[in-house]
Amino acid sequence: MSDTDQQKWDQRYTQQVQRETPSPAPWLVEMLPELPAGTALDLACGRGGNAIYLAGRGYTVDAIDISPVGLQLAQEAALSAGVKVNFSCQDLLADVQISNWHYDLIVMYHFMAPALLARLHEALRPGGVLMVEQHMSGFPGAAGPGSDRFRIAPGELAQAVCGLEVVRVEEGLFSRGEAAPFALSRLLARRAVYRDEQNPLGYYDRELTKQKRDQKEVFDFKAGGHQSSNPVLCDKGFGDRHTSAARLNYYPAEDPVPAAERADVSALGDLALHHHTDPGAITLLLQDDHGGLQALSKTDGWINVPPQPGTIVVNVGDVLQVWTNDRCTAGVHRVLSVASSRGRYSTPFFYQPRVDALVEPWLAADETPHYNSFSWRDYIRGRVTDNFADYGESDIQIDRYRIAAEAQSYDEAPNYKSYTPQSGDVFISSWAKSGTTLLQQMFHQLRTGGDMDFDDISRMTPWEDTALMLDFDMTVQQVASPRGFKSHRDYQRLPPGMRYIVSLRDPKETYVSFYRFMDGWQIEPGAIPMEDFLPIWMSGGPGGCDYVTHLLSWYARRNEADTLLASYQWVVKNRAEMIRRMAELCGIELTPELADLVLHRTSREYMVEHKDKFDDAMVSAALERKHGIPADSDSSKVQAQGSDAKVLPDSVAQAIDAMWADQVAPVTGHADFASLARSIDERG
Ligand SMILES: O=C(O)CCC(=O)C(=O)O
Ligand SMILES: [Fe+2]
Repeated sequence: MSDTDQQKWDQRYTQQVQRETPSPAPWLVEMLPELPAGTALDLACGRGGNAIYLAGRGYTVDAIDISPVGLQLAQEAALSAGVKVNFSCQDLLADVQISNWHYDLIVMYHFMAPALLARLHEALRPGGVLMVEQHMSGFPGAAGPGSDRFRIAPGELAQAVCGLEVVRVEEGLFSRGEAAPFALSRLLARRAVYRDEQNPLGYYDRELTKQKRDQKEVFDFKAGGHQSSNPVLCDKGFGDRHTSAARLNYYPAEDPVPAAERADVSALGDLALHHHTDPGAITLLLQDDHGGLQALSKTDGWINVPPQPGTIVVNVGDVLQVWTNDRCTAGVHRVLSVASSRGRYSTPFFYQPRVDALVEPWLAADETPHYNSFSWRDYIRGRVTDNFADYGESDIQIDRYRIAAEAQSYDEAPNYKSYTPQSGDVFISSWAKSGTTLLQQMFHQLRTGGDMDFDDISRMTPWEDTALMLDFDMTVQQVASPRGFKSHRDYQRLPPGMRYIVSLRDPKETYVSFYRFMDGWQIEPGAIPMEDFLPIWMSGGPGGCDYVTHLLSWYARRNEADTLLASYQWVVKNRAEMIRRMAELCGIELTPELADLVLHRTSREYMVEHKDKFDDAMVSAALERKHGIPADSDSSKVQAQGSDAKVLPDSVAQAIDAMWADQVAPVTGHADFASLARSIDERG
């Protein structure tokens, strides 16, 4: 610059003999209702039209320009308009200090300063807005500066701002009644409202639940005060001073944290939202049609809570558990990671006490309290700070206040350790009732050369999605390598870069098989008729997902070298070939003796003979221990009865056909499972 810039502008202002009040930019006037109130900064304010206008609308305004003459005129105009603007003379093209700038609104009109523009996000408060208008190139004959040096190219403005969310861009010719229209590029961009320890409401994309980073973005805001005429509830806090909050959850299919920032944050966890209970009294939850919400059932492990139009999910939270002295138990829930590119949305409303509420059980006359009283402020503060940082200990949980060491659910799983990936790990990840057990046995026999010294095949090839319930250490050293794990998950929810073995089965057969498996075991015999089993089938068992999500995720990987995919039917008929392919995938040398041994030990007869080892013995024992479900009921994976799809009720068969036609056929081009299976199995 700059003396020359200054001289240029001084001269221009001196020569102008404009005496009328400088006017605000039309776009500023038009957009004002949508702009945040508070403090404003007008950069390169000139004769102060925008600054004076904003001051007249209640803003506290600072305005900067390089020209003392312009500022003098602006000051006079402000005086005659009866408003106060804090004008200052600075060269904005020099290295301006902006570290102490905190504005709700920054406007910058017709001033080219790319370096400053890229830094302005730092000068905005969370939620603050930047409004920029510049002359645009590419429209010869447009009014305004003759040289393109003072014009920005179309599309460039949105690129020039950093760290802000672009809310609106308008580009084109704008007429102000002059002979020639102006070519303008306009932009509104907002600084995200970030949550932090001091300000726990607002936007956040790096929340840690259970010390793992969730695959979601949240936006929390405080619910307004509300009146309740119920004196008890008012006293408990649901008056004006409640801390209830609404939350907007967005679960993208991708990591929500921008790639450039990931080095500084915890690694992404394997779930959209890890298991937790809500801390408050109750939660009212709206979800979109995506699905993925799961609740921990005392008897069935993780069950799906599928979205149903027009319904609200109600969660019991920790506070209600304490108030009712355990008559109501807070619901443990989680959200599976999201496969669809449009993501998933949900909106919980957390109904929470007054900030200074003392939380304690409400007792009947002869009742003893299960909890010590505690302050809601401390409890919620603990939960909130826990969401920002991994303190290396379990998230603050209500059991901390429990009086007796009453055995309570999953939090008392002292041995449980979650799976940690190691390169070379093998996942056997068929959908429920689609051949997982057979493949586990095949794999284990191959890698050990015939070890049968185990009580449960899933102790040898452990299953993360039951490990918490079983109090199982997933990191425990396995008897042979490679390490192998069971799962029913889709590919997206397994760690990448591993090896995967998946058998696919006709959905109708899985339905019948799944039903027979549960009926008489976790479900009392006949308690749920086969036609009502659809929601349970849809859950795909612990850690599972719906059939289609699983099928499509693995079908998409049919040509990947790290994935061994076959139909269950083909595996059963071609065990020798499957053993060969599995050995190859796992890097196991297959001698003829080993091939024979594994063939023998994966035969139906052999597995029926050793059926106790393939019977979910660990899950049975845990269910009996915790919930009194008799362990000796028949859960056998090696079922005596077949899984004849013909016994399916018509309504279920139709529902499955419709699902295939709607969701699978359009993606795969296969009209039915048989055709899809042939295409996979014939590839050899
Ligand atoms: O997204 C959901 O369905 C559940 C959200 C939830 O549990 C939470 O935000 O606490
Ligand atoms: Fe929740």
